[in-house]
Amino acid sequence: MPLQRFYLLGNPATSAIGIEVESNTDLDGLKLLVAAHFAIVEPNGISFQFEDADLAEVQDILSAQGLVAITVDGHAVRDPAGPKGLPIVGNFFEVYPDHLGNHQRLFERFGAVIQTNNMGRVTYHTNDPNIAAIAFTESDFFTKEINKAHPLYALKTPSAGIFLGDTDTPEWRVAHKFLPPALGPKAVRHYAPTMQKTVEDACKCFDKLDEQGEAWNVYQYMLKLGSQAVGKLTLGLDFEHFTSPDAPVHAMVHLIAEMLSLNKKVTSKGDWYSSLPFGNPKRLKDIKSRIEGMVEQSIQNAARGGAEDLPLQDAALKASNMVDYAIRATDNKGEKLPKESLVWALVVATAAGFTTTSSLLSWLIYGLVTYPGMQERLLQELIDNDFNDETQITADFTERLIFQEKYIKEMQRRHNPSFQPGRTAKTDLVLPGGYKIPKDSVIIPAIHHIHNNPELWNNPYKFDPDRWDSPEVKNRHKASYVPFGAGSRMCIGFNFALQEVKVFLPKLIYNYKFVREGDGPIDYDPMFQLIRPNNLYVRAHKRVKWPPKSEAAV
Ligand code: HEM
Repeated sequence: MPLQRFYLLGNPATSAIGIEVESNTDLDGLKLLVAAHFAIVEPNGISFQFEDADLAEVQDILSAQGLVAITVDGHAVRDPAGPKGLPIVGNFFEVYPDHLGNHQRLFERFGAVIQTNNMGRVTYHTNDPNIAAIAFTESDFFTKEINKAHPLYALKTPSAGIFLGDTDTPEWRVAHKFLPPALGPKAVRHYAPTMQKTVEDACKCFDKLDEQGEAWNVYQYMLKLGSQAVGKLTLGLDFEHFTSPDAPVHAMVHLIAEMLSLNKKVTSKGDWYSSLPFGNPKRLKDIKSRIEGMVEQSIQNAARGGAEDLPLQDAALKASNMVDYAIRATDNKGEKLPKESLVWALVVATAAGFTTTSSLLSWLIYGLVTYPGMQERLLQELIDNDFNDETQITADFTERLIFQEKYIKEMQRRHNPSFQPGRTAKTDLVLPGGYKIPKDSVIIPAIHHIHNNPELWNNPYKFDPDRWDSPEVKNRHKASYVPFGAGSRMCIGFNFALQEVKVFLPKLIYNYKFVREGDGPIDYDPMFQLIRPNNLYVRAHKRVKWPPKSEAAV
């Protein structure tokens, strides 16, 4: 069998290795073989060179009298570039406080994969959908493994399985078997009436605020609204957020929000910081144990009801909330979600559920008061579909709201709450473009920067729901729009989230005309795990008049 020596152009020639090639191997076969030896993720991008000449025939490659160089997508392999950085802090001050704007600047300067060092923690980010899709796929190259370089490291909770645990664990497998059925499209449909009741209660408070002529902070009230719905439907808890306009935010919600904020603070400062036995790292640990105690209490309360066990899918359709589901659902072997997983899986579902939806709801209101014509078009669509105070909002009804659908999609493109899902390299590997990523390093498909990448989206900074009708958007790369992540670790709550906003929005839009209070720039908190508008205030004026049906709908 002929033996040829190859090396990656860009690496020293001394790194060359000999590969035996069967004599009948064709060019594609040779690329596959070479890709396997050098952990090149996409074999199609491989080309061969000898003494600066390109070789396209297997025979020429095998008969070259010396080392054959490999290029990837026409490039020598290279470390992803990034700013030089300062001693100790690295790029911290170049990334924060505006990590969205600054990462954008770094992508424009350094290309599709960038490298930053924040106080000793090296992270790779990409705004390329092809590379994002590779990272999101659980494979021989990448997995979700929350190691020290991962943005969720300070929150890692193996027993949760989902979100805060590694993929390659029994805990993830069991939680991933039990929880998704409770959040599937059919299951969440039966939550619609509770969602509607929640927003109706909230409207009573918005009415009072309007009567008092008061403006309100959008995120604070959307936090109350999002968590009220999620608390009911995951833990069976009534947080009593709308008993009056100034009802306090429940302690559980405060603690979860603080946990996420502390996590971002702790993980953005390097490994040494997270192991400090005082200050923020200590408070983070204390908060986690208080939350655990509260959820255990809800589980005990739900278990007192003593309802029958049911197979997964039936339980999903009958359970009154996710605690009720999780303690009743049995798999085909009659087994249940183990106790050790139950508490943290539910904490995670609750936290993941309300922090994200409350941010999205806030951006949806931001859009109403910022982008001209949106409120009017959304309201007109409701009128044209005979919406009124009595309408029971079902999935069948929301499916008819085509413009609302595009409005939500465009909002998740332009202002998605989640921005940094991380995936860990299982080996030293070479990505498309020739980017070298070392084993155990973390790459982040940077959702905001993929969604606002001018190479993928025409005029990306323009908020334009109608772009979703255009052929470019319809035929886009599958990973150019990933508000809920992708692959086996993508969001399991996306049906719930989308249904929730689709039930809430019609009620809010039909009842109120939203007007912004103040006109300064909108800030987001760079030290929070999610992107949310912090300082957005609105007045919600109760509507007393509605437009007539449009001619096309009559
Ligand atoms: C606008 C709303 C939401 C957004 C933008 C969002 C976004 C995401 C993203 C990007 C991930 C992937 C994280 C990763 O790759 O590491 C994720 C995972 C997850 N989400 Fe959501 N999410 C939302 C709502 C919800 C809701 C309502 C729930 C539950 C009720 C939920 C539960 C989860 C869980 C449990 C995971 C982890 C899945 C796993 O580890 O396998 N999410 N979400």
